[in-house]
Amino acid sequence: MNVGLVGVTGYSGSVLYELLLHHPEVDSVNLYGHSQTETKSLESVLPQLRRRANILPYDPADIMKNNQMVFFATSAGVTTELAQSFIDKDFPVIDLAGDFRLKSRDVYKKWYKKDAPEMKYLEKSHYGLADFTSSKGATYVSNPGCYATATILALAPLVKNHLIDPTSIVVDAKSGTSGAGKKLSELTHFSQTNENLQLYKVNQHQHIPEIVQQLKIWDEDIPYIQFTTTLLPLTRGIMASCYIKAKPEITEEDVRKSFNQTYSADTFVNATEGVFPTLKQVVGTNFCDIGYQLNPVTHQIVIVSVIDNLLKGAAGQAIQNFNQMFDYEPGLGLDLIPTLP
Ligand SMILES: NC(=O)C1=CN([C@@H]2O[C@H](COP(=O)(O)OP(=O)(O)OC[C@H]3O[C@@H](n4cnc5c(N)ncnc54)[C@H](OP(=O)(O)O)[C@@H]3O)[C@@H](O)[C@H]2O)C=CC1
Ligand SMILES: CC(=O)N[C@@H](CCC(=O)OP(=O)(O)O)C(=O)O
Repeated sequence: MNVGLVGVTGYSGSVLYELLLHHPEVDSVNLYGHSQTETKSLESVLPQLRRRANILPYDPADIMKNNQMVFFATSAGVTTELAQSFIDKDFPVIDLAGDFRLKSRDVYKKWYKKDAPEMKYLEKSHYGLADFTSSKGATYVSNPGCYATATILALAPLVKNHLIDPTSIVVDAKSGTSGAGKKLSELTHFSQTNENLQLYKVNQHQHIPEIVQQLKIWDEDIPYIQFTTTLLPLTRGIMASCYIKAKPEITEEDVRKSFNQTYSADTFVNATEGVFPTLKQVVGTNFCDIGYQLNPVTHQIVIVSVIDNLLKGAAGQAIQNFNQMFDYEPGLGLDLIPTLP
């Protein structure tokens, strides 16, 4: 099939382009930019890809005519406007941005400081948490956020099985700088990030409502989470360390069972008791590796999950959703090994 991609010049867009070029069901990837008139050669903006291709003018009618679906890997707020013509025609879209993830317009405005898409468009969006929902039959798939993916996958077994005190969830999440995209900022400036650790958006991170929205679907008693984000002096990778109070009667066996039942058949999520994962074992792949342990002294459960923010946290999960949407094998195009050594 032919697929369209808007945003190839961004970090997640370029990673997605590479995955699509190697996807066995994709015949051609057509690239689209901002301009409505100008065609640019890909080599002129991303010579390191060593590919002859053009970035075509942005024209929704042309995109729908020449492709069976389109991916948007554009900055926050862009698809709120650009997606409308596709949704009006029920043309399949997978959107990597946060615009359509939150079901409440007020909550979106509060956390993203932007106006949300109109309700009639928002209602068509399916939140594509690929390891728990299926995008089959959906026309607008909103791909989850990177921190949200790492955190929700870590918490899912305990929350779904009601094993924890719902007010006790504390998450200390850390990300490499590519999570911030390619634009320059003081926070991600080399001299500021290198050999440094910086907390940012404390209690204000836009993934807090996204995580709570999903956890509430599994346990409506979860009122909030305590969530902090730290910038790591690395390019890729997210580690989310979660600390939660187990309900008094919960045993190690209950915790183990919940993780085994949830993930034993999952292609991309691996959970192991007492073995805590490192970033390097997942960077370059679509895996989420999780380690967990109930501390018998404090009765706290510690869970650590790691992902590659640009793969499982963005382009890789988008391919999982693409495979579901078109009924392809779940792992198609995602046979990746970590960057070694
Ligand atoms: N980086 C990450 O780890 C993750 C990112 N995301 C989300 O994915 C999206 C892309 O992120 P990321 O790759 O980091 O961002 P980047 O800032 O690296 O890239 C943004 C891309 O969007 C394009 N763009 C911006 N405005 C428009 C427009 N009006 N029309 C067409 N194209 C436009 C840019 O084009 P140009 O180069 O011409 O400016 C660029 O290609 C964001 O919404 C982000 O929140 C989600 C999960 C993880
Ligand atoms: C390191 C870094 O800055 N990471 C970004 C990742 C969020 C992101 O990509 O968010 P949306 O998809 O929800 O817009 C952040 O913390 O905001």
